[in-house]
Amino acid sequence: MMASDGVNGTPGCRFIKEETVYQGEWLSLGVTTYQDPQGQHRTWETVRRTTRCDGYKTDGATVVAVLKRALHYDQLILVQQFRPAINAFTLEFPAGLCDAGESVEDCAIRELREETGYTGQVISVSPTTCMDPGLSNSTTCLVTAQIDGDDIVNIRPKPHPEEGEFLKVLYFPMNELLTRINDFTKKEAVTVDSRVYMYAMALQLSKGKDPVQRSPGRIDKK
Ligand SMILES: Nc1nc2c([nH]c(=O)n2[C@H]2C[C@H](O)[C@@H](COP(=O)(O)OP(=O)(O)O)O2)c(=O)[nH]1
Repeated sequence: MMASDGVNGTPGCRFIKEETVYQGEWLSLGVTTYQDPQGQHRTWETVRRTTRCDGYKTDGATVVAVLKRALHYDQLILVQQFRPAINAFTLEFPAGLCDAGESVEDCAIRELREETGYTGQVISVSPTTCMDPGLSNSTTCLVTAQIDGDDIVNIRPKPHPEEGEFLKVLYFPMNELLTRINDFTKKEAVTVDSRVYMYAMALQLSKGKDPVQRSPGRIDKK
């Protein structure tokens, strides 16, 4: 069902117009007017990237890359970086924005190489997924990739970060991902990206274990 379809004879929601309030180099802030299911016009404050390529549904690719080496446990490759918007270091999947004419697969492999130095092989690509739809129209495709760590090209990976990009490549064993991420957050002042944490929780659940870390009711203070 499309967002504009109604249910039980009521009119659905539909986009009416967008007015730009602020246009920056990388982002714009707009006021989106839409029609609610009762037919009433309402507005929403919306952030958009200015970088999305024409005709693309996705802004970029998020790479779930697993390093495979003989006689080693599989490791998930994550990156730690300073994020000015939240004034904190984060733990994230390698990711980046699509260039014009670039496929999501090629974007994933390029970003993985730039941010980590590794050459990976795409295994799967998700549909376009949204990231924070109450805030922005930002979207990504989740691309899983395998890295053959025994291949000569991956022996001494050398990242090629873009200007202004400062990343640290980190390795987490897949077989105890959630525990290791939890331990890492106790030692280092990092904020974990929701996609990463959810992936670790899902892996834990798939092993029949509860993803418990903290007691209910605790409030995270600044
Ligand atoms: N929002 C924002 N993006 C910027 C700025 N400057 C800049 O170069 N960018 C670019 C850099 C990045 O290409 C992108 C930030 O988006 P992200 O989801 O972090 O993608 P990534 O995984 O980092 O590639 O926008 C800026 O001032 N603001």
